[in-house]
Amino acid sequence: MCGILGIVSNHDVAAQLYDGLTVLQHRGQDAAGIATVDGTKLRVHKGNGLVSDVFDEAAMLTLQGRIGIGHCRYPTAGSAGSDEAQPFYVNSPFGIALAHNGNLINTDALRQEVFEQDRRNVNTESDSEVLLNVFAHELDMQRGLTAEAAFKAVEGVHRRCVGGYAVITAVLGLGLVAFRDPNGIRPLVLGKRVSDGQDQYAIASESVALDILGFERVRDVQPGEAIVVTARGELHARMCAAPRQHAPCIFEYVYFARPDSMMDDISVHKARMRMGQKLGEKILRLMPEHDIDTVIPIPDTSRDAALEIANVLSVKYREGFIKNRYVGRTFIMPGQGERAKSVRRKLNPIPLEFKNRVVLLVDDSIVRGTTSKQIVQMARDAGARKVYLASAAPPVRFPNIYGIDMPSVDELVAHGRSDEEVQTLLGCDWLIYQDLSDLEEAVSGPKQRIEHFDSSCFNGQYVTGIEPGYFERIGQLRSDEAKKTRRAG
Ligand SMILES: O=P(O)(O)OC[C@H]1O[C@H](OP(=O)(O)OP(=O)(O)O)[C@H](O)[C@@H]1O
Ligand SMILES: NC(=O)CC[C@H](N)C(=O)O
Ligand SMILES: [Mg+2]
Repeated sequence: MCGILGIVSNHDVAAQLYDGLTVLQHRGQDAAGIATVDGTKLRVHKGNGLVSDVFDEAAMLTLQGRIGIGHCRYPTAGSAGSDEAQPFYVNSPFGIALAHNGNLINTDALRQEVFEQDRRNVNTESDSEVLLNVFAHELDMQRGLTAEAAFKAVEGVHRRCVGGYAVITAVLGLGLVAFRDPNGIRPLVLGKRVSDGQDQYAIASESVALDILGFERVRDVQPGEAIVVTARGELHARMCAAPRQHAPCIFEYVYFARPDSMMDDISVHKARMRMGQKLGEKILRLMPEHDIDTVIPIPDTSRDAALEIANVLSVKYREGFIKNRYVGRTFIMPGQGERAKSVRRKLNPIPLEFKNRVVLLVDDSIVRGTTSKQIVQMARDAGARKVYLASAAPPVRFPNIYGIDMPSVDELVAHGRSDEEVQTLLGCDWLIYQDLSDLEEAVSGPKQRIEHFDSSCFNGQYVTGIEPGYFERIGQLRSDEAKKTRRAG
């Protein structure tokens, strides 16, 4: 789940892109990059690591220009190598840099098509580089370099690409071109500010990036829509695909997004509070005479939900685990060894909050079970009398293929297991999951404007359809085992 950001301004944008990327860092910790348009040159700097590792003063000084895009990466395709850091660049036509959040599911077929029909070379295993070449070819097929030409090119991308994609490109001689997949699986939001009497625009994965840069959130980019912001700051927008079911990824609200972001006009913070409300009510239904002394969140992401559960149950909410703020998110780390080690380094209990108590630990989701297994044991070691575990999301039983790297079902703790079996495996005294209908209601909220979600990792339904054999192929390519072998080789 990468973070992407694009800005058109009347001053140099690199410093703002840097600041914006630091608040999108939770979406990708493996690599970061910025590309700026400096007259007739595209300046690019990217590499592996956090935003603060990748850019030093010298690098920032090279990134001149009033138009630019940025990316922070959590790999879902290809390798984690620095050659697959983004933005990607092609020199023809015009010079284009691209930042992509999401995952294409027809990359193999497209790669062949791009090579054989479009006669373009793709140099890495990244799906995003394939996407860039499709866009470049489609733009090359148009006359001139106008917003109209860009819209036609995006139509071509939508015809050919399948999967989840939110994309921002910088096109030399035109400006920014951004677009969102026809199902709106991945998020993209538009912001505006007026400076020196001139309109300036930013487009980002999450509204939090707009907030800190002083842009007003105007609206979400619509599924299938493309936005062009010219170098002069003129905004053009057009639907570039026939309407399809809008199905935003529900996992954004469960885990990925920051709570202070608005996505598809829904507050992530409020969605998480409603998840807690619903789960609290379910706990009361199943265990009206519960013996829970304390509700304890597993920081960070579960806090909003945990607090609401405590309110519904009328029991104390306590921060029983302290998070080391210098350790990143464990779920998006690339290997299982690193993830497992990081949980203990990241979270440490305050024993007096556990001693002789019946505790309800709350997490936003249980995916591989890496976190919860260790946390349950830590709670026991800290003296808890009983350890219950609640997940604000339903069991994750199916792969995610649209931009979250969980393609291999064997790695999912709930795959092929009943809730009782998972409970035994995690070692807790009681395990309770949110129901999917409750989760979907919690996210769409009182307005209920979003009627469908991509909830595929919970229900196995894939809004784009799937080619036969896809899961087997992708499972082999992207399992932890396969990644380890690739790294060793
Ligand atoms: O079952 P698992 O495979 O362990 O995955 C789920 C856990 O991973 C995430 O936390 P993470 O540490 O990534 O980030 P957070 O600090 O935002 O909660 C998520 O919030 C769960 O705690
Ligand atoms: N998480 C993402 O959005 C990943 C983007 C792209 N598929 C990559 O692997 O670089
Ligand atoms: Mg967590």
